[in-house]
Amino acid sequence: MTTESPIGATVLGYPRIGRDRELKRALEAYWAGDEDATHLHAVAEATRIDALDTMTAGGLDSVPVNTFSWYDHILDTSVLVGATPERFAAVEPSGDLLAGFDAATYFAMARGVADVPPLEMTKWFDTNYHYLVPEISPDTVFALRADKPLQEYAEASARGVNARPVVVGPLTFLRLAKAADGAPAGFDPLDRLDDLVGVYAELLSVFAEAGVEWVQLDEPAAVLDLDPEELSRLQRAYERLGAIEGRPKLLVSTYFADPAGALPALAATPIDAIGIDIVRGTTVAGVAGVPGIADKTLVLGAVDGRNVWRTDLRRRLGELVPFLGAAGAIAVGTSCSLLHVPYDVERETGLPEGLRESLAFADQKIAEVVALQRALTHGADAVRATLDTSDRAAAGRASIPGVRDEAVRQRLALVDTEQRQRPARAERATAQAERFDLPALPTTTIGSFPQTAGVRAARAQLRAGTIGDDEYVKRMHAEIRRVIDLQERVGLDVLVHGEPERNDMVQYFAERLAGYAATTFGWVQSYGSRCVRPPILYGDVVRRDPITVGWTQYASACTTKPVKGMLTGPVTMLAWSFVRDDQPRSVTADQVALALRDEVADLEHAGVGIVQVDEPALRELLPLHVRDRKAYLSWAVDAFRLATSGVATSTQIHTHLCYSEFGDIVEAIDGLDADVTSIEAARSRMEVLGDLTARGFGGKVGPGVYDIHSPRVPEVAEVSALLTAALDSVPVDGLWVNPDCGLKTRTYPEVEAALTNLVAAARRARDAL
Ligand SMILES: CN1c2c(nc(N)[nH]c2=O)NC[C@@H]1CNc1ccc(C(=O)N[C@@H](CCC(=O)N[C@@H](CCC(=O)N[C@@H](CCC(=O)O)C(=O)O)C(=O)O)C(=O)O)cc1
Ligand SMILES: N[C@@H](CCS)C(=O)O
Ligand SMILES: [Zn+2]
Repeated sequence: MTTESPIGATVLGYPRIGRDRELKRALEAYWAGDEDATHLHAVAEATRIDALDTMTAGGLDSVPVNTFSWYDHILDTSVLVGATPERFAAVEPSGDLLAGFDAATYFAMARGVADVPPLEMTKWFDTNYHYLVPEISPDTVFALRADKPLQEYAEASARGVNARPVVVGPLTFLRLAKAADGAPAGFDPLDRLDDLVGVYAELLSVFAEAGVEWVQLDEPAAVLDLDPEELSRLQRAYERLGAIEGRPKLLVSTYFADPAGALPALAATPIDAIGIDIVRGTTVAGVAGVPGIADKTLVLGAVDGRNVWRTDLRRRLGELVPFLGAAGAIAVGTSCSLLHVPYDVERETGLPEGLRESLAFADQKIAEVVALQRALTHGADAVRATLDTSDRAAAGRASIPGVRDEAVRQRLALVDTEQRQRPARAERATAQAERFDLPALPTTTIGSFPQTAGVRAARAQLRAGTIGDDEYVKRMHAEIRRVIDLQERVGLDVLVHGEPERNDMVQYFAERLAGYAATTFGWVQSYGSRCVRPPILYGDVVRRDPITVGWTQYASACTTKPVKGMLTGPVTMLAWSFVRDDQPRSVTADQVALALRDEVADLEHAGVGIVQVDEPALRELLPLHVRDRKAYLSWAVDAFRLATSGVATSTQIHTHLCYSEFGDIVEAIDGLDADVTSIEAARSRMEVLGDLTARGFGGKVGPGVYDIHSPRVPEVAEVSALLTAALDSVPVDGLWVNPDCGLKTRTYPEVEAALTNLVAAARRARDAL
């Protein structure tokens, strides 16, 4: 056994959108036809070179490559293995090549073109990153197309970088894939694992010829609760890959949870190294004694790739040392790719006093990994100054102003179950029916209307100081009036103000709550060219003033129809932020809930009778291991109820959920006890309704009947068909009619046409009752 590691300090991946979102801008300019492929390539190359230079200068021993993407790394894997669905053959090639693959086809798979819908997009495990779902059928002809990883490897090697190509592993690729339309019933993409492994075998040989020493195959799916058949498939796959003559060394990296179930399967194969996420709970006790592990290098994911808190290096070092005796060798890495965190905290000079010193973004995490590796190899004294600085930061965190607010703590301590409880649903339904004179099948939207260039420019000008508050408010009011006029014109029943004043549905609230800090440059890729700037929830959360009341009141004054207030729920406020890790999330969620409860009360006092509290991330935070789910859903539901239960019986609470796959959380959806739940359903053709009704869901429901992810305007007949399908599962007095989600990414002409058709379909359905 040796403590010398053949990998050394490393990270599993690095951000790729550009420090100032250069790649985002280049992509959008290319799509708009404002720039050609040469420009896109130049920006992409600069982004990759910056990553290589930063990681090398930071002192990593092994540097990941092929972690760049023009859109998404799962899409890249579909291209790598030749899993391009047939329908994309109809796309007119552009002649522009992305590592040998036609750019038009690649971007059509990501975004669709007329008559050729894109691949479906969904959340990457329990993160806020979205990937494009591979489509696999029994007939998919896998064929290797290794240009991209080879080019990125060559690019790095030419700069003298010790590069390690990273590729999504075959189990994860197929576990995340869906059966292509037309595949026989019962077909599981994993049935194709043997065929796919053939392509990976070829890939390893190609890498070997290119001189690659180490390859990283990412298998986050190995942390899921795999059944025995899946585990044996995993083992067979890596036995086969491990047996390839002359192959590069193989690191199979697992992350996002403890891979306890899969560890024996992986350790039994001839792979060289296994990555485990010790931030998410793998302990030495879970590793020691696993047969085969003593021959492996363990790459310990010791620096959190999902959150932005500085690592307490001395404490973490203490956790790492025992692993030295458990494996053949150990190396230090990040818990997952750094894709999920921003680039560099040093640029954030506007953070509250003392906070920056407690944070580490991607560049700082590289230094942390290097320090831990040195300490393990040469002893703690070799990095004494770094450990001392880390000790001071760890000790200082509790004294950052705002970390504790005794008033909110006392208020929370006094919360009792009654504050999470409303009168019976039926009683509320009667009171609300009397209060709101709504037709059967009421129509509404989910909140946001198109975020126009004008609206964003106004916000940018306000930030730059070229316009003042009054002018900004004037422009937002004009936008709200436009949205109200549009809704009246198309004949919707419950209106919204359109959310023009919100840069983002989480960041906007975070910027107005004590305990949260906003970054200036902290962008993180959400999907393709779209980014978010997750706020940092570092302290006790307090709402000092009303946040949304003025905008909602303005909208209400523009119409005689009811206007629905619009808030982001406590779970989503946590899910899409970087959240403090010094107390249970349940406590933090309840603090946010109290702030929202006050906002709901203020809306109510201002005469707003309908309030929607969005929880699109309720499903996203569901723990990957089934055994952890009950506890999570319990605090998540409790927090929502704390936010929404302080209202009168006649006040109608709506909630909104998106991102399908609701099967696992229907009980929790019922437990939210909202009066009306709008839910994504258009793409899955109302599938969710069966699940809800089968479990006796008690509230009214608005299954989305307009897929807002697509620029397509649905015909009246299409919406009518979805309504008919919905009425099969939901009683007529329990059904609302609405789009799948907010309209912020669409354009006004699309929205007006689609909503006109949606209202027409609702009216037809009413007439037929
Ligand atoms: C519903 N979704 C959300 C998720 N997470 C969130 N935190 N928020 C969400 O809404 N996760 C799941 C999904 C993901 N969906 C999306 C959809 C769209 C975007 C998106 O469009 N992002 C924008 C950035 C949004 C934003 O902050 N806008 C700012 C403007 C910031 C900016 O770019 N300013 C310019 C200057 C102004 C200009 O001229 O435009 C600059 O700084 O250069 C605002 O409106 O003020 C994006 O552009 O990517 C994300 C996730
Ligand atoms: N109210 C938000 C919810 C998005 S999930 C919107 O309409 O954009
Ligand atoms: Zn939504």
